[in-house]
Amino acid sequence: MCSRDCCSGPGGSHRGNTCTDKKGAKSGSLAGEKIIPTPQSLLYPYEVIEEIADFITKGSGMRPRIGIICGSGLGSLADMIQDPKIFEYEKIPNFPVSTVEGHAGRLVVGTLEGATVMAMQGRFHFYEGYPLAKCSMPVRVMKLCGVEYLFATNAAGGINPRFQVGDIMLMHDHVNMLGFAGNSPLQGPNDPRFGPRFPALVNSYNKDLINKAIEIAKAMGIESNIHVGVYSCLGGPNYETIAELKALRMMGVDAVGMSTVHEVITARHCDMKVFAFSLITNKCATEYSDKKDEEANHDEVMAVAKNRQKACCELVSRLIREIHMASA
Ligand SMILES: O=P(O)(O)O[C@H]1O[C@H](CO)[C@@H](O)[C@H]1O
Ligand code: HPA
Repeated sequence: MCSRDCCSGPGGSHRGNTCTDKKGAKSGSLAGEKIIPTPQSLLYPYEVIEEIADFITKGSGMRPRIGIICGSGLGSLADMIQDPKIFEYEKIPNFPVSTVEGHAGRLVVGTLEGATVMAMQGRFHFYEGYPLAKCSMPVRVMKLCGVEYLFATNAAGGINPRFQVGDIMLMHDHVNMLGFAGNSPLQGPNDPRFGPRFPALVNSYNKDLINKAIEIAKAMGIESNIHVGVYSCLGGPNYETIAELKALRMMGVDAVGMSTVHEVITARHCDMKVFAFSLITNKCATEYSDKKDEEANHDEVMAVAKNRQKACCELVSRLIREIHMASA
């Protein structure tokens, strides 16, 4: 495994003086001390994304319209897909592999409520060692497959004291902490075939879809478990300190996680409509305490996601049905 920027993390390796990714593509040299960094946006040029998209559309015989990214423990969203064509990440050319528990590592293409969809059952996180451009590369693959709508889901810690474990927060905005630190999936030369050099991110989260989701939640009788709020992505993999959580709360953040924001940035850059929600899997303590049960842990995150998967699945499938009916 390569831990350096030259071959972009897990899956890459060094053979002799040469740095090689898992498909054998040479992407840098270890000769002498000179390592030329690859700007993030050049890791996956348009043509490579196009090749991956062709592999998916030809292999599935479909051009999906809606893309779904399953959050930790929310892989069952992809299990709803009918007549699924399944692509293991390892078998997709130039695709990274999933390394986190609760992220199966496969792309599922098929239909859901009549709409053509593709779902990532397993996403890529920055803390796995992948640069952000690689984490969100599949969003561009979705775009070139024909996807117009991105549904991004995640497990998150609730910072807003009104949030309870098991609640769902519809994202209407985000605070990009990795961006504050100068990291972006769009870093490096811009390819205008994807989108503009300086994309605007106000109104990134589609208001119509948020309103429809609220109506659906009412019809499901779960409106008291639904909130609209602000998500923030930190780099992880450690959970946050109390001081960090206090600071995030003061900044207006309602829920915190380690994903989604770079995917949304990539989706908005290529003009996809975005719907995203956080399943609140734990309440974040914002006061100092010795209580062990107030510490976040991934087992709890997974257990809560499993418990609430039915509600999440229903919300997603009903919303997809509305999108499909509106365009039928
Ligand atoms: O954001 P998703 O992938 O749902 O996962 C969340 O859960 C993990 C921590 O328990 C982190 O990866 C965090 O980002
Ligand atoms: N913090 C960061 N990421 C998370 C959390 C959390 O409390 N819960 C689930 N993912």
